[in-house]
Parts: sequence; structure tokens; C-alpha cells
Amino acid sequence: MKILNIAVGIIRNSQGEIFITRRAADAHMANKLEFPGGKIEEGETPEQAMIRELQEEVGITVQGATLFDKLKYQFPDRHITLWFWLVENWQGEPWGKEGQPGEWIAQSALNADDFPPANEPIINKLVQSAQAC
Ligand SMILES: Nc1nc2c([nH]c(=O)n2[C@@H]2O[C@H](COP(=O)(O)OP(=O)(O)OP(=O)(O)O)[C@@H](O)[C@H]2O)c(=O)[nH]1
Ligand SMILES: [Mg+2]
Repeated sequence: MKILNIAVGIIRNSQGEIFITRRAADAHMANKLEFPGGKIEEGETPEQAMIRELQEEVGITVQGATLFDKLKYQFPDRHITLWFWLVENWQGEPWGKEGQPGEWIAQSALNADDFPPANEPIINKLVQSAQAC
């Protein structure tokens, strides 16, 4: 059984859009949409891991983030804990630095079915708070 700690960034611009990437065809949760991020390494805090992953995967330098939510999820072969950071201040323009397609999607138009199942409560919370605006 794998136990993974994951930190991801919900990168939101001033138009209320979120930068989403698509997972590789050969990865766990292949072809699903995801928030950029990855495994927390030894000695890193969740925030440090998210900052490093966003630099590596989408080429931005995070300047401000707040914890949006933290949750646990069990896949048949792995138990994961996910930290979701809301990122609204950064330098650079996010792009799919590792060859993964990336796009901006309106927060209200996110669809939980497009993401790994662990993300469902987060997507619902984002969509609901966008509608409340
Ligand atoms: N990045 C990311 N991973 C997610 C999300 N939701 C979710 O369940 N996961 C799961 O969390 C794990 C993240 O691993 P990852 O593949 O991004 O890790 P990584 O960047 O360190 O990759 P690597 O193993 O190639 O170094 C995967 O099992 C993935 O399916 C999400 O929104 N973003
Ligand atoms: Mg990753």
C-alpha cells in the first residue's frame, strides 16, 4: 500500500479562472484534469512542496497562497492526503512545462467528473463559491 502526501495549487487569476492541466496518458488517473502539484518530499512543508511543484510543472513563482482545504482519500492501491492551496499571487505565466496541456477554466464551469475522485468535494466547493459571487 502506498501512502502519499500531495500538495497542489489552485491557481486563480483576477477574472476568476483557474489554471488546469491534464495528466499524462501513462500516469495514475491518466488523462484526468488536475491541479498542478505532486508529492511532498522529506523535510518539506506542504506549502514548500506546492511552491516547488508549481515552479517545476507550470513555471510560476508563487508569492502568496492560502490553504483552501486538506483531505484524505483512499484509492484501492494508495492512501493519499492532499493539501489544496489557493494561489492568487505569482510571477510568470503558467504553462505546461512538462509537455502537459494546460488551460484556464472559469471557476463556475469546473466539472468534478473531469478530475480524480478525491477532488470532488473541492470542485463542488469551488463551483458553489463561484455561483455565490
Ligand atoms: N497533481 C495532482 N494530483 C492529484 C490531484 N488529485 C489527485 O487525486 N491526485 C493524485 O495525487 C497523486 C499526485 O501525484 P503526481 O503524479 O502529481 O506526483 P508528482 O508530480 O510528484 O509526480 P512524479 O511521481 O512523476 O514525480 C497522484 O496519485 C494523483 O492521482 C490533483 O488535483 N493534482
Ligand atoms: Mg504532479
